[in-house]
Formats: sequence, structure tokens, C-alpha cells
Amino acid sequence: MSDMPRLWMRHESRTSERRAPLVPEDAARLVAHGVEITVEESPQRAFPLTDYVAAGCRTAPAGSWTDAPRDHYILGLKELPDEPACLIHRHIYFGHAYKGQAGARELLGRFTAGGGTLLDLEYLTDNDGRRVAAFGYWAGYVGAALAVLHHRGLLRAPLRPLDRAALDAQLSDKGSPADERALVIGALGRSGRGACDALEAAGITPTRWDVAETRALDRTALLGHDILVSTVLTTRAVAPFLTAADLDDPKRRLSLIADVTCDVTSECNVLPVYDEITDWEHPVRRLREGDRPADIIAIDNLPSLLPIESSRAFSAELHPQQLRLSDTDPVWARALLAFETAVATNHEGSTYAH
Ligand SMILES: NC(=O)c1ccc[n+]([C@@H]2O[C@H](COP(=O)([O-])OP(=O)(O)OC[C@H]3O[C@@H](n4cnc5c(N)ncnc54)[C@H](O)[C@@H]3O)[C@@H](O)[C@H]2O)c1
Repeated sequence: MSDMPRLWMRHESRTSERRAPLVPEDAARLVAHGVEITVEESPQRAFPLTDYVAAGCRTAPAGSWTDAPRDHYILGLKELPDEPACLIHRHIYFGHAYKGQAGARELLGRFTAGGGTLLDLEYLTDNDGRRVAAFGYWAGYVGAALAVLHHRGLLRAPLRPLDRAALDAQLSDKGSPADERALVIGALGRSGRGACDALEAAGITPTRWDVAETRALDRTALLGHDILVSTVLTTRAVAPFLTAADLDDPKRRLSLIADVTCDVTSECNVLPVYDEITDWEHPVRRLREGDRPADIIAIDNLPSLLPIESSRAFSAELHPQQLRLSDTDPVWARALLAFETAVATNHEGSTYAH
């Protein structure tokens, strides 16, 4: 019997989610190495089931992972449905359950009750602690693209998923208005690189700042741009890049902030000028009215707007790890340890609460 892992890619229960963690081209690569893959039917997935069948995958009805043999790894991206109450499998997806998020305790409790495991995609890291697979590039690309479209009066709500060709066509449609200035902070990171590429596609050469430039931040220079795109990832509190007083500055040119980071409730928030994210229905919120308006775009599921490109990029990074999927491989062992630590803390927490 093969000791290669068995994967079961589930249908995403969130109806707006068209992405897939594994695309057909990479599924074919895994199958060629002996990985057995089952793919659930899914009405909204951006990749047709027939392409997975051509890649050598088996198929199953949507949601049937609950009856999958116990040795299968259940692969997904976003949240599980509320049932079953006991999770018996090893699940690979973004659980958002280790930092006290809403519903985290209940989810960890379901794993404990069933004896299952969460191998959280956010906690798959290499020896240097860097994420091995992430959606950042396309988050930055879409975030900056939406900012440009809004600044040019071309953004139409509600937002709907599209492909890069359609997005780029909108970005280059009217050309760049003279002297349109954009600043990307966090420009050296994944999202930052995506943001800079989108701005270039829109005919704008962005100002690129990262840690070195914000150490002694030039606020006048910051406020001298039309668009600010923040793609910073910081785990320690730093001085805010922008405050409410800056928005009241009569010399402010800045009229639009695109916060890709969306750390709105965190003490690490570098943009404490708003307190609620925006969404596909209402992507833009006005922060200042009058003859010098200021708007914010802060959408926390940007890559889902470009499901094909973002899935391909993510799958390209993830699928080599799936060949090594085991409890002893360092990348997967770190994710397992993160789960066990979270469960232990959860258990202590609930004992204490009783
Ligand atoms: N909105 C969305 O849909 C979405 C999707 C994916 C990721 N994100 C978020 O985007 C953020 C960036 O993700 P990433 O993958 O690009 O991370 P990354 O680690 O690749 O890049 C972060 C960058 O921020 C820079 N940085 C850190 N502190 C800084 C400071 N004080 N001043 C200036 N630059 C600083 C780092 O040097 C790095 O270049 C994360 O918070 C992530 O959760 C959002």
C-alpha cells in the first residue's frame, strides 16, 4: 500500500469563495507522484471538476468529506460548516482559531471531541519562520487596483470576482491622470510587490517604503500622495503612520487609503483612522466629508476577487509541501505543534472558565 498522503478537497461552504487550494495542473503533478486525490463537486469553484478528473482525481458530492475514510487529509481554504460537532479527520485550511478569534474555542472543541487535527495553512512555515504558501501578492494587487479605480471614479459596487485580464483592462482603460501619486508602505513584502505591480499596470510609478523609510517617517511626504496602500505586516506595536489629526491637515493631498493589512482591531494597527473594515457590497467608506474628502478601502478577502490567479499562485507554493505531508516533516510538524499548543491553551481556558 502506498505511503503517499490521501487528499480530499472539499467544496467551500462560503458561496462567494471561488478559489481552490489545489488547482488541476498541480493535482496532476501530485497524482503522478502517487498521491490519491478526491475532489468534491462545487458549483462555484473557478476550476471545473472535469479538469480535476482529467488530472486523475476521483470525485465526490459536495460536503461528503464528513464520510471520507479517516486517513484522508481534508483540504480547504475557509471555514467548515457548523456540523458535524465532532471532527475526526486531519484538516488543512485557514482555521483562524489560535488568536482568540470569534468561534475559535468552539472550533478547537470540535477537534478535541472528535480526535481530529487542524493543520492550519497560516502556520505552515519554513525553517526561517516564513510562510510557505500565502495569498499576499494578489491581495496587494487587488487592493491597489481597487484604490486606483476608485480614485479615477471607475469603481463599481458591489464588487464581483473577475480575472486579471479584465482587471488590467480597467486599470489601463483611461490612462493615468497627470501627476497621480501613490505610496506603498510594506513595499518589499508579498502584498507590497503585488500592489506596486498593479500601480505600474495602471501607469503609476509608486513611491515604495518599507521598514527603513518608516523608522523616521516623513509625514509631509506621506500626505503629499493621492493614494496610500498599506501592506505592512508587523507583530509589534509601532507608531501610527496616520492619525485622525493628519486627516484634518489642511495641506493634505492624500484622499484615499487602501489598507490591505486590515489589522483594524489589533494593537499593531498602523492606521488607526478607522474602526471597521469594508466589504464587496460597500468597498469604500468616507472618513472625511467636505471639499477635501478622505476615503478608506479595507477589504479582508481581496484575493477572492481574483480567484483563478490567486489559486494558481497559492497552489504552486502549497503542492510541493503536500508531497511531504506527514507528522514528521518539519513544515507540517510545526503546524501540528501550533495546533497542539492552541488546544492545550483552549483546554486550560475552558477548565478555568468552569
Ligand atoms: N486584505 C486581504 O485580503 C489580505 C490577504 C492576504 C494578506 N493580507 C495581509 O497583508 C499583510 C501583508 O502580508 P504579506 O504576505 O505581504 O507579508 P510580508 O511579510 O510578505 O510583507 C510585509 C512587509 O511589511 C514590512 N514592514 C513590517 N513592519 C514595517 C514597518 N514598521 N514599516 C514599514 N514596513 C514594514 C516588512 O518589512 C515586509 O516587507 C498581512 O497583514 C496579511 O495578513 C491581507
